[in-house]
Amino acid sequence: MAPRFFVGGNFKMNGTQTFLRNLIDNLNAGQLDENAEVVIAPPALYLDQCRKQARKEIGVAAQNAFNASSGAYTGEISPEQLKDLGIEWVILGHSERREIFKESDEFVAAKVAFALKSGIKVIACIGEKLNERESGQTFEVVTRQLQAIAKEINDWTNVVIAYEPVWAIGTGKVATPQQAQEVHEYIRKWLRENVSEATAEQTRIIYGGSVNASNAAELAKQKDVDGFLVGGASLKPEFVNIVNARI
Ligand SMILES: O=C(CO)COP(=O)(O)O
Repeated sequence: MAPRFFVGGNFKMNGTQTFLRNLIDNLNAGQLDENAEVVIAPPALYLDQCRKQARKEIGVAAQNAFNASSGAYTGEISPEQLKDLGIEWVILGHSERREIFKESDEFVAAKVAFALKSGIKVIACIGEKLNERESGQTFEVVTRQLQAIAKEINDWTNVVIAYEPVWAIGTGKVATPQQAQEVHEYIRKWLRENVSEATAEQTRIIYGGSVNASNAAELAKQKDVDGFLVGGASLKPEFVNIVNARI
């Protein structure tokens, strides 16, 4: 069975109480494809507000979580605390965390393993930078990032892999459907050869980077594109159209 289409909205460090209330009112009122799993990721401060307001079919994700349940980790939040608020998901390894906050492959992998062990599902982000693509290292980079995670976990059931080429994030320069398909196909093959056939078949591999209502349908037609992780456009009414890209 084909895995369920998945659309995440990564709000990044955007929004206020009022802005998010309006955004979620719009989502709650929207006709969302019942075959799509929708997960929104507001800033940590607003997780509680958004979880309480969003329809229960809409999942809520944190944008990060540390690999300890509690303790002296100023500024961090834990998977246990997410569970306490009824939050089901966390985004880990986003390129902005890797780049700006210097998160290593190993640190990301440790956080993925800890979140899963704590009962939080993970959207694990991977992807190459522009210079890496231009020098033909795309597969090498995603392999390295996947390998780090595979070293720490065996069971990928609660993992969604987000392929987000860094050059496409927030740039308006979306990967072509062929470019996305090529890397998604590679990731699935890697899972088949390095984890298992079942994991390769069942794991959602979603695309992120300048997805909008105009390009989503073509991307969604690709065989190995199982959904999206949307940044900028998830803050706009067009997010509903992206959720409905397959209908
Ligand atoms: O980083 C992203 C989602 O995590 C993509 O951001 P944009 O959709 O704004 O390019």
